[in-house]
Amino acid sequence: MSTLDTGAPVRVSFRDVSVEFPTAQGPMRVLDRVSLDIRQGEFVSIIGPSGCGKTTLMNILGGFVQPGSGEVLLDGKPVRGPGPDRGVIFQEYGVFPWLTVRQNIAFGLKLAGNHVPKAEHESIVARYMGLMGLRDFADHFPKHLSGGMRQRLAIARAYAVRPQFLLMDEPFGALDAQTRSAMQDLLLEVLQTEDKTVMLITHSVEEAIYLSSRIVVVTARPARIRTVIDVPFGYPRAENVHEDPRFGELRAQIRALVMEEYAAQARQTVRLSD
Ligand SMILES: Nc1ncnc2c1ncn2[C@@H]1O[C@H](COP(=O)(O)OP(=O)(O)OP(=O)(O)O)[C@@H](O)[C@H]1O
Repeated sequence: MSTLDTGAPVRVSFRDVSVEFPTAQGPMRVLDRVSLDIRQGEFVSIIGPSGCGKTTLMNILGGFVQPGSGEVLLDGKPVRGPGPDRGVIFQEYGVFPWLTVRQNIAFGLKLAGNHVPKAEHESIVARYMGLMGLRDFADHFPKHLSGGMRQRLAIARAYAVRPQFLLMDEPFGALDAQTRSAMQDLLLEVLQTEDKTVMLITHSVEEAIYLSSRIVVVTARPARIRTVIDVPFGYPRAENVHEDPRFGELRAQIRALVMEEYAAQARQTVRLSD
């Protein structure tokens, strides 16, 4: 099991986690004996082929899926279900269509119970609407927003609660390149001021390197840990790490690993359809 020993306490522990889902062809194994520790303040990215089991891994930590065997511990206790300590940003816009921008962000705060004092709700909502460029749309409903704005709203809602853990599944995938880069920088900024532990699923090797302290490359389905890579850059992190020669080397190394796993998954798919 790889853990970057920062001396910080281990907050999340995947222990020998396996999951199978029933299918018409019988049980399909999606995760295979995954073990991973995540320490306080770490930013861990998960990268691997499409459909290999990454979201399932995150859903177990989110408390939405139970492992078939093994366990996931949060501060030493098995995860039993979702909770306000874990802010989740899904691939698809997780916003309520019947609530306005302002109400969507405020709703997350209400859900968080007493965790965020009521007197602070209004200023928190205003702050995150501002950060996400949504202030002029405060009273708009999601259907009147562009796809990118809806995703920014989902991100605002998750950040506003200030969860200890951020679980992000391709949060920036649907955004245009400029907005994506702005959202990456904003995330780094939020993390500088609020001590969080982050698990990010991404298909972008650059994004993983730019943001993470560790990158977990997972195999073709069933997802197993192929390798864990320590990112050699500290925080605060600035745009110019993209020009560091180590950035290019890491990118080439990770791309090669991910491509191998895509190829393995493609061979599996061909076998399945024989
Ligand atoms: N609740 C479920 N019931 C049955 N099958 C499921 C369920 N959830 C996921 N799967 C299947 O498990 C496999 C892995 O899905 P998962 O979403 O974890 O992959 P992923 O790596 O996140 O994919 P992507 O990168 O495309 O988002 C897929 O074949 C998916 O169809």
